[in-house]
Amino acid sequence: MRQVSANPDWYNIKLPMVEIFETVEGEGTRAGFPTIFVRLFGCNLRCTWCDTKYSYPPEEADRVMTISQIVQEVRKYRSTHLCLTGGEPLLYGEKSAALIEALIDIDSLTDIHIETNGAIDISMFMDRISSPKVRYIVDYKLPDSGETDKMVLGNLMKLREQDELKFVIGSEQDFAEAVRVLEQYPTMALPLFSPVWETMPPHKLVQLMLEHGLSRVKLNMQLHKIIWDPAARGV
Ligand SMILES: Nc1nc2[nH]cc(C(=O)O)c2c(=O)[nH]1
Ligand code: SF4
Ligand SMILES: [Mg+2]
Repeated sequence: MRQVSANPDWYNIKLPMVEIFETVEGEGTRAGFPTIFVRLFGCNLRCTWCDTKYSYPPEEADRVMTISQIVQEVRKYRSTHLCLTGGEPLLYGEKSAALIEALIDIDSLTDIHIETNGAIDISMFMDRISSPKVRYIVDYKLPDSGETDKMVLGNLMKLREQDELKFVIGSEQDFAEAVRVLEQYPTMALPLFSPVWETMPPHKLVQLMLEHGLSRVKLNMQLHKIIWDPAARGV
């Protein structure tokens, strides 16, 4: 008798989770599109202005889920965009890659974008995962974050046209550093400048962009902080 094929390898891999929810994407080129968010627990950075401190210790993961359970949960929603975020969603190496592969297999999803913090080398993921559905949004942490020394500069030249390179800008010093990084490390990705909600009024960031003639850079406002309370979770 023929053996019934077993579950795929990734079926029982477990990951610590914060939340899975559906809302509109608040950032980047897909801002405004209905999007499913999968937020993993854990981060290797501690940015001063972090707005998701509930995604790493001393907070605890909401629950541990198998990739199979995550896929089941994602399938309940109708959005075709998915944002894999955290915390740091690539923190778990092979396990993170297996999750991405399982998400790629969901036919209804047309775009899977991964919000990664710039402190993880994305080479392994890029080499292993070739689906055109997958896009990387790499944060480049500037001095105000307190984590700029952890940036993996090699990531910048690996990014492709469909990827995004996000700079969260808290001060004029951060702005100057972002401009310097873009000059020194040419990238194919779309550069996004995002103001730190508390310390950089958006009009000031726009003024700086225009003064410096940054015609390739796109202003990135966090729509979800305008639509909902900036401290709200799951939106
Ligand atoms: N609406 C909405 N858009 C987002 N884009 C990136 C987010 C994140 O937390 O990574 C986020 C988020 O938390 N909410
Ligand atoms: S990388 Fe993201 S989740 Fe981690 S500390 Fe920085 S802002 Fe917070
Ligand atoms: Mg957020």
